Amino acid sequence: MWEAISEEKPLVIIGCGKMGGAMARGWLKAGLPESHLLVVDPVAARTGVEGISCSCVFPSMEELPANIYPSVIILAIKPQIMDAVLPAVAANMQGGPLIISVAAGTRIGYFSKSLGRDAPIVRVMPNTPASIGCGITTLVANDYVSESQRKLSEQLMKAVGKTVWLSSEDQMNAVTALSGSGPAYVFHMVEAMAAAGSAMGLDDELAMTLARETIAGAGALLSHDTRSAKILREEVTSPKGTTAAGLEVLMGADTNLSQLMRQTVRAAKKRGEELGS
Ligand SMILES: NC(=O)C1=CN([C@@H]2O[C@H](COP(=O)(O)OP(=O)(O)OC[C@H]3O[C@@H](n4cnc5c(N)ncnc54)[C@H](OP(=O)(O)O)[C@@H]3O)[C@@H](O)[C@H]2O)C=CC1
Ligand SMILES: O=C(O)[C@@H]1CCC=N1
Repeated sequence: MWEAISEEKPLVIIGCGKMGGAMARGWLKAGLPESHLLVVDPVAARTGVEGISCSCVFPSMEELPANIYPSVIILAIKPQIMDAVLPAVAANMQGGPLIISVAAGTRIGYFSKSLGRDAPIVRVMPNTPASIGCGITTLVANDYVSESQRKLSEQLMKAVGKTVWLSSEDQMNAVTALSGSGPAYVFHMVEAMAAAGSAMGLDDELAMTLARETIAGAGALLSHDTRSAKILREEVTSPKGTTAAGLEVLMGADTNLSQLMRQTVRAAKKRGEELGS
């Protein structure tokens, strides 16, 4: 899969924070030679970035080595600074790189305006479990992405987890609100369960260990057992037992997690729409 990427035609990641860093580490783990990866990030260039050698980190596009023609440019910066960064990307389009954006909200049409109407652009929405090869990424491409570039973008994202092509870019804000932001909802569930355990008299450390391992174990079971989440839930729930009593609250008619989750995902989707307007 890495044939399209070389020292002369590297993969360039712009922005190596939480998501860019997660993908970079995932690709290195999946076999991308470090000499084929260039990272542009002013802070990472000063402070270093976990798991990535400092020799491939540069503070700006202007300081990238001469005579390289990126095969892929990954935009992993905040949507809010895209305007400031795109002119330097536009100046590095010789060689016709594939542009892959992970930015929430930001539409393909916005990139085409700065990078050229016929620039090949794939918009993706990964999530941070990509750093251990367990992400899920949705993808959508514009008409200027060639078949081989489409394959390459899918292979890149498959190297860090599962992939799903969307039929329309209009689905992207809902996807972002569900699977892009989703890991944070689950991590908050760990916090909430641990706090509940502490409130029931367990010491904080024990409560956190139990909450964390319960969510991790349930996640691992979900990925190994193909039965539905409903069946896995029912297997825990003994008739008239403790789980049934707990779920009466969590799935109650008035206050329930489904309702709260709908509000949560709706708010995240709305924010995606705002970021793209
Ligand atoms: N975090 C997540 O789980 C996910 C994030 N995304 C998307 O990924 C993108 C990045 O988000 P995230 O990783 O969370 O944010 P981070 O702030 O962690 O990462 C962005 C990085 O870009 C750096 N940066 C700032 N200015 C420049 C510049 N001019 N050139 C290059 N790098 C620069 C930042 O440095 P500094 O810290 O100094 O600003 C930071 O290291 C966003 O568009 C977001 O929507 C998508 C899916 C999931
Ligand atoms: O919070 C955000 O805006 C980004 C996009 C999805 C996850 N993190």
